[in-house]
Amino acid sequence: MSLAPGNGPVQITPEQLRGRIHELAAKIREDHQGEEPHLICILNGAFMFFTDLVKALDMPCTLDFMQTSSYGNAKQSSGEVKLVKDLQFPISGKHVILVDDIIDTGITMNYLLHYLQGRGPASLKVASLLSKPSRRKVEVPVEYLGFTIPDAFVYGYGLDRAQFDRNLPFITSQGDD
Ligand SMILES: O=P(O)(O)OC[C@H]1O[C@H](OP(=O)(O)OP(=O)(O)O)[C@H](O)[C@@H]1O
Ligand SMILES: Nc1nc2[nH]cnc2c(=O)[nH]1
Repeated sequence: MSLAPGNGPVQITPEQLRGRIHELAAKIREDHQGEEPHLICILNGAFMFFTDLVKALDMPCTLDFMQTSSYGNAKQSSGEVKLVKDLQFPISGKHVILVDDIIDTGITMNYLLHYLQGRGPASLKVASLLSKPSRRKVEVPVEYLGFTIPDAFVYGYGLDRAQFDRNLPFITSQGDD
């Protein structure tokens, strides 16, 4: 699903978020019949998407949390991913879904996929609410994608603007300078 393909501001309403997240949950459920997927939230930005996704999932699953940082308060990636918090539980033999809010350069998700592949998951997939393909520096596979957006700095619904605005119930790029 592609949004705001022109030069206008990106606006994704609570209703659009809810609808798309229910579609993603249905697809995850369909792809994991007879399995108990292990969903990993990539903090901080993914916290709201993760919460709504797992509430909509309606199947047995387990959860864990990791934290990475590469932007700090900046609007450009430092290019270096800091692992702030590692997983609590082993993933060996599990059907793992990494859940993030946005894939921009792809550097964070590429780092995580390489880091976790070595721990022997039965499968390792990616769910991301947003993707900015025009900014990609490293290609990463995204099995469950909410919205493709143009190259604009977005915030709200978990994503920050210098750590503020994560609590907005919608995503926007309006008013950004
Ligand atoms: O594809 P990339 O260019 O690597 O960007 C994507 C990453 O950037 C953001 O994290 P950030 O490092 O800003 O930490 P945060 O989630 O705590 O805001 C976002 O949550 C992704 O994890
Ligand atoms: N808040 C925010 N964080 C990001 N991390 C990578 N891209 C973005 C973005 O557009 N907005």
